[in-house]
Amino acid sequence: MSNLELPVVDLDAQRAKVATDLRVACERDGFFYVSNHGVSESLQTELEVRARAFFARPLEEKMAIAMDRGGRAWRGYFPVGGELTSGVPDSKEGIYFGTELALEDPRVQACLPLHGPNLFPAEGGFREAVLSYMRAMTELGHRLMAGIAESLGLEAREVSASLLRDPLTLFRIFNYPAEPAETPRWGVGEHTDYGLLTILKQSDESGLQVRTARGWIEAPPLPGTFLCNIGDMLECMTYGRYRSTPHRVKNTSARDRLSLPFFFDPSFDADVRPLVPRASLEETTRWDGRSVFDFRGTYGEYLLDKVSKVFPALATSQLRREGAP
Ligand SMILES: O=C(O)CCC(=O)C(=O)O
Ligand SMILES: [Fe+2]
Repeated sequence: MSNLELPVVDLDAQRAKVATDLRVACERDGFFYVSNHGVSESLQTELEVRARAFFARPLEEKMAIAMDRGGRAWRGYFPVGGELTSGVPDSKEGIYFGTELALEDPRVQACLPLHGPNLFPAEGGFREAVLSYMRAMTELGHRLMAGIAESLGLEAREVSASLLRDPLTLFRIFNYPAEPAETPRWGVGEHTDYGLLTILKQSDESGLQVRTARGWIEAPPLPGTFLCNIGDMLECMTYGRYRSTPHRVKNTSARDRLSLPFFFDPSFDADVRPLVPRASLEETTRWDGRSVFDFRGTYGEYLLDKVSKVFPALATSQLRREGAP
């Protein structure tokens, strides 16, 4: 494996250059860094400091906001081993956040899964930091998708109208405990992301690995940037021109590794379909043996199917639409 094989896209460059750089990056590995993204460094540091303090607390305290208290909004804390990204327990703990919706919101009243209020750590300031970060990242998500639309020769308006009327935004903070290199466990097993774009902040500890046509490479943190990758819905929307790239995590550093992925996804009710002609690329077998082109339906349907597999115990009890919010 070698370092820094992935490109950096400067978002302050001329619009046409940004679009070209995005196209090259998306066609090649589907993973790229972005610089000059405009998201406050001090806000990122604040979140990291607060998150490290939260994860250092005793388990009983963290379980005060456990996911099974979040109901079908799918929010809150899960302990190490609580998530099964690729069928086996991940060696990580984390907190799930999403768009903050009041119980009176019509979507919450309609018992829509994954919609509702967050469960924030009690410590003052956590809530405000998470919500400001999500606002900044949502803006960045729209900006990147406008560049990606241009990179495909599409109007940004067309992509917005089709997929981004009310983007589903999910934000997670993960802590991967330091583990010996020889451990057979993965922080996260090999998988692809489900939505459009994932925009990731990592702490100083490396651990993320990306499967490229040239083999597995590392995607270490690069100061002042975020790491972006393509999700299944962008692959579907581009008819395979841009592919969702498999990746996995193993923290082999001596310190706990924090990662803060922000998922910028289609609207829950978006009918996801290709917006460009079929790519000439041969369709290759994906890591999970499925093709995203087989899927037709709303993004919400796709996501719920995936989520029920990574949290099987919660899925049966909480993903039903019936009942009070
Ligand atoms: O922790 C990371 O660096 C990546 C996490 C990840 O792949 C995911 O949450 O989908
Ligand atoms: Fe991922």
